Amino acid sequence: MPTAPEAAVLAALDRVRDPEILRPITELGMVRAVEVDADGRATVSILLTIAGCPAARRIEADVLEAASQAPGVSEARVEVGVMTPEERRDFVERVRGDRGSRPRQFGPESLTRVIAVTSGKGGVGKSSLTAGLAVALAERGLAVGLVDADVFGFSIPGLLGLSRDGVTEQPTRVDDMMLPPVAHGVKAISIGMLLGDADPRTTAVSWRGPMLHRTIEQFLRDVWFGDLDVLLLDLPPGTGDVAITVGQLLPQAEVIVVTTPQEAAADVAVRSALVARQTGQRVIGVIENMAGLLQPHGSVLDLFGTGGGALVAERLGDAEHGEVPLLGSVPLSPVFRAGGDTGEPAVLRHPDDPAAAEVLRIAERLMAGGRGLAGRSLGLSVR
Ligand SMILES: Nc1ncnc2c1ncn2[C@@H]1O[C@H](COP(=O)(O)OP(=O)(O)OP(=O)(O)O)[C@@H](O)[C@H]1O
Repeated sequence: MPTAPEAAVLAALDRVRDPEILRPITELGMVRAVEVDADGRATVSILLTIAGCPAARRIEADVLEAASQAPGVSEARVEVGVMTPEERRDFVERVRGDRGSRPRQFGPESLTRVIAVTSGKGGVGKSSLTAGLAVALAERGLAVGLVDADVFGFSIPGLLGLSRDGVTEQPTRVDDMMLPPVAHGVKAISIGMLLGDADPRTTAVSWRGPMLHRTIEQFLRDVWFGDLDVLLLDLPPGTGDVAITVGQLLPQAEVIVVTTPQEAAADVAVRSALVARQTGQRVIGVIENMAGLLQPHGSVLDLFGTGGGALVAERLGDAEHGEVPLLGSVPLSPVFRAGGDTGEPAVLRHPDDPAAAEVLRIAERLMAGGRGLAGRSLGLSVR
């Protein structure tokens, strides 16, 4: 039987969450023992999945803080050990449930809303918007995952601050399970995290279709996201292999099309939406990016023209599929761009910036209008 101070420490540890799994460490079998001596000196032994796991320091610091503040504790010490193979198997089972009985992640029975973001042309800001929307939704309390399916042009790690100076955070591997790094509340996975020690700034991925297919499949199967409200996918531009793979693996996915205001970009954007439709996905809206840049003296410079977003929305709406709304028009903004460069998304740091504000508005709109989100326990996921 634990003494009263030991029970108090255990209760405090219930509030320490694994930063990758976002569940209490006490639930995950990560607390081996808690002892508090007669003078109130606490010793907490914790178990990590692997030695030097990326989250180790954070867990240790959080445990120390929680134990130190428990009633009846005068000082605290943390001992860190590593799980045995059996303990690790038990851990994996606790995290994702029994393999035989667990439903396929994001399968038809999953309650997670899946939104794929696509574009016709490259460089229209699809990845910047996807990252911004993911962070905005997470900030509003949703459990959000982000798959960077743009295998050749991966940029999500940089946009979320998970890649700095050529070093990219990697998922923690526990047996055959990968735990995605978390940034700004978003669980993210990208091919850029699986290049080992290679510098993503100078490493190119040149794979053929089957390899791309397997990679996306692996992201959806082996990367453990836990219960998500929303999974966003940043698709490569165009109508290639990955778009078709995503259509096959996630037929329930909803699709958002990103375009610039330029007519030439709009034509290609329509084509990528039509491919999504052919694979059974539903196009839920269009976002126009790189719209008019507000000048210091108050006028607006329409660098890429106007009207592309509305044009794409109009062309995609028809009697069979109904109206496809223009979800928003995000202006060009140096602040928004800089937030992506530094990995500090403008939606968090500069929510009043016109581009960030529009992305936040679009996120609200997505939360309000979602097919799958209606009637669900939104915002209740503990983060
Ligand atoms: N609203 C905006 N204002 C200013 N710069 C922007 C805006 N949106 C995106 N950018 C910048 O434009 C460039 C391209 O954006 P991004 O990489 O997000 O595009 P993309 O469509 O995902 O490209 P690709 O699919 O080809 O990788 C980046 O440098 C980004 O910072």
